[in-house]
Amino acid sequence: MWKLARFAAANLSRSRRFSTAIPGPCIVHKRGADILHDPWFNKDTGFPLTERDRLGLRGLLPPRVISFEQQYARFMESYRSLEKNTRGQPDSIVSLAKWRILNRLHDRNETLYYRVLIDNIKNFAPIIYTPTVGLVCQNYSGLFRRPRGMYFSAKDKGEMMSMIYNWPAEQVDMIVLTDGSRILGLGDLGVQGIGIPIGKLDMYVAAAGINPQRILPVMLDVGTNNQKLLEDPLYLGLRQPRLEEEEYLSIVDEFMEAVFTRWPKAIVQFEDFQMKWAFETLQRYRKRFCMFNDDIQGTAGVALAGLLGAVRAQGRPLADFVNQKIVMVGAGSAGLGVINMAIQAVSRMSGNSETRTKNQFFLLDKDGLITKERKGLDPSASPFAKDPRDIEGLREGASLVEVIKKVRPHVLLGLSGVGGIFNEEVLKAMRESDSSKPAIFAMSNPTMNAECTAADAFKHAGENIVFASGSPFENVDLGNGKVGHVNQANNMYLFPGIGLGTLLSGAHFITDGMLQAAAECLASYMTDEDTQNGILYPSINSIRDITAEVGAAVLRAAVAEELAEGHGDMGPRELKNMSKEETVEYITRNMWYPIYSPLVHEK
Ligand SMILES: NC(=O)C1=CN([C@@H]2O[C@H](COP(=O)(O)OP(=O)(O)OC[C@H]3O[C@@H](n4cnc5c(N)ncnc54)[C@H](O)[C@@H]3O)[C@@H](O)[C@H]2O)C=CC1
Ligand SMILES: CC(=O)C(=O)O
Ligand SMILES: [Mg+2]
Repeated sequence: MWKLARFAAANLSRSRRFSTAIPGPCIVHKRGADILHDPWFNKDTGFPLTERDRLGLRGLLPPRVISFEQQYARFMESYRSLEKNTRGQPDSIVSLAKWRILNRLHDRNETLYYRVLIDNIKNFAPIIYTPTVGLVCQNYSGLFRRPRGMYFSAKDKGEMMSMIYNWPAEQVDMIVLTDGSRILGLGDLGVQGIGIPIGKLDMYVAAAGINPQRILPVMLDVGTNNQKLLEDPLYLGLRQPRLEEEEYLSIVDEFMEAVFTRWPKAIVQFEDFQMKWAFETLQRYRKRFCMFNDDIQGTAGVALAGLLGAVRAQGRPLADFVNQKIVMVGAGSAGLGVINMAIQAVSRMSGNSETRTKNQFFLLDKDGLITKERKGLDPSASPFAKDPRDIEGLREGASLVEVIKKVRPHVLLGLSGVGGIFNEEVLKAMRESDSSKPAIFAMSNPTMNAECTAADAFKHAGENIVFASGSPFENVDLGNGKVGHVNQANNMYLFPGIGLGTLLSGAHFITDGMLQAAAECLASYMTDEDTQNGILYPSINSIRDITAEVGAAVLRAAVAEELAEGHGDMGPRELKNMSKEETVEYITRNMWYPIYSPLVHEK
């Protein structure tokens, strides 16, 4: 049952301070210039003189020692100069310049990079994550300077078990894996899709405090069907069409076996796989390995939390969710994940079977409304296809406008990857919605692929809508001092907590119960006052607090399902005996925070 016991702890946790205590020493197996060239350990001019002596660095740096705070201030100053110097230039040029300066810092000094990222997450998330990461992927082969993460290709078949030992870290906690076949709404970008695992894992460090020495972005390069890339002389991936069928699966199988042989406690997040492989691999691995699919499962939880918020925004009790009519545009991995989880929630709340519950959901894809008359319908979409007898006045393939005019939905949700399909006519049709505050979620990424802009949504659908988008937009000035609030409905609110909660529970699988707990937690995070003002998700500035709450909810669900085997010194019994607040505290305590650790050399 959905509970909205608003965490009294939420406000408390928002002011929680993250541990900035002096960290324990960090063992390093290198000396001298090798340390300066290793971003995990490098402190640049921040090495104290004693450490310079101990590590053979004396003479390799200018004599003055600069504090971490001074280094931070100096970076921020150069960032601000860059902003000033690029003012007036096209957005893409400015964004890429910002990405470059951040990436250069990352490649030099990870501690400073992550500190800058965490402290300025609202400004920097749009650079290292959506939307700029999309542009970076599109231009990756030209932007490439230093490798990040690992690359396994179709040519490595039979070698992966040994290759995995080439990664320099002894322990890896979190892996984000892509095959580059559906990068955001940008399609098949082949090997260039590596930018997405990198961006997602940066969010893991920033939001969940996963130690950056224990993350691993992975590209599984099985070829590409993107003709432009295949013809590009600078393209860095395999120049061959994508592997299919058994050949494809045997590569993924081999990778999964290799990873879990070396790091049995790692968690693998599947990201931006084209739909057929997204569902197939989830089915294939979820009961064998500790893994989840972010686009199917993470997105579903975030969207559901937003949909429940939209009910509260109307001043209605949560139980009214069972009466909301929802039009879902996009029947891919994300759209189907959302519709599936939403139907399960309605069914739980109403006590009705999922079959009865489905009546209020309308699913469209590129060919319009999906009904049982659809030829060649994908089996994953067929449970949500309408029976033509239940949709009087509508037909197979009906257009979005026709569906909206007939259904007068409470919610219009886009996960189509097609920019601008919520056009003026569609948005104006939402004015006739049966809801006092219709919800419009344009969740596709990056910004140019959003189904509509925030400004257009408020302009055409009316000022009383609640609005959310997958990539950030500025709030909209509605005149008369009124502001149209823009929410960011992005799986970044959940995946870090799903990963961290699972890791610290020691569970070997990620169950529906754990994912549901994550979604419920996010849904209950906002106050009634917030939701009634159209604010459905917390500010990204509090992402560590949210992640701690979500992580605790996931961990407690793992305990309840008797899957939690403990982590480090914390055994299953201790986890079981923890109160909710103690669990949040435990999660928070285990978040890595960037400060310079004293380095101790060991051979
Ligand atoms: N905000 C968030 O957290 C997330 C957003 N997304 C975004 O969702 C989008 C879709 O992702 P997937 O479902 O994985 O892609 P997908 O390729 O599996 O599915 C796309 C679906 O959209 C449909 N479609 C295409 N053109 C259409 C049109 N003109 N009208 C109606 N439907 C149309 C297709 O038929 C297909 O069913 C991407 O842009 C992605 O960035 C995905 C995951 C999370
Ligand atoms: C946010 C995300 O996972 C996507 O757009 O695919
Ligand atoms: Mg994704």
